[in-house]
Amino acid sequence: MIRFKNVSLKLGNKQLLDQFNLNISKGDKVVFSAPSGSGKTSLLKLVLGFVEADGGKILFNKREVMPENMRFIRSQIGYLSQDIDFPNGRVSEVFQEIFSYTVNKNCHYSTVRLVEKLHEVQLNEEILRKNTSDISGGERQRLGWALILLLDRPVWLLDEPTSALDDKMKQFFIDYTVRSHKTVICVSHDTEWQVPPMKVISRFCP
Ligand SMILES: Nc1ncnc2c1ncn2[C@@H]1O[C@H](COP(=O)(O)OP(=O)(O)OP(=O)(O)O)[C@@H](O)[C@H]1O
Repeated sequence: MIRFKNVSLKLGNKQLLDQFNLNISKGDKVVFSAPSGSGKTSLLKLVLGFVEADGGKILFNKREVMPENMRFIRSQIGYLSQDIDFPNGRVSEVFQEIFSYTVNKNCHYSTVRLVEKLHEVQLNEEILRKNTSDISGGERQRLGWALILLLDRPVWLLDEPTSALDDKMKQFFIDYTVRSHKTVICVSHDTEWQVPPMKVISRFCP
């Protein structure tokens, strides 16, 4: 489903990847736990087309990651970034807007479904009236989870998705993810993610 084929990447003067190979099949779950600065976030950004490789190929469902395929590829991915950056505005309006995009039209979004998900991630619906700039880091992360649960896309790219959560919430999302049918690449230093069926990758360079 996602294939890195001899991928090389240099950022600044740092060679992060040198002929890197990895094959992720449908339903596979991978956790990148390599040291800080080794290129974990950059690997996710390569799949999303936010960063361009210096060599090699990245294939997503047999389509190469390149500008003409990005619309399709991104429509298949639920991305939870390290610093979830919601547009400015009331939470209810921001969600309304996200689900008005054509790409999300088949999500059957409604406020009732949003409130259900908010309860699932232990957020009170009062958050809907808050401005996205006024919510805490933990609330932001849980809102990010609510969003990718509602989007229900087949592939999840999760960048430190539990860094701002308490132990109980962290375990809830880990259990949810490992039991899901999603194809998952998770970047996390939390060792709790290193449980079957998550495949742990702790280095990218030989
Ligand atoms: N646009 C850029 N230009 C130059 N260097 C960059 C750029 N983006 C990232 N880097 C550098 O590339 C290296 C890898 O960054 P990346 O964020 O992928 O690492 P990481 O493994 O996810 O780190 P962490 O665990 O600390 O989040 C870092 O040294 C970073 O400073």
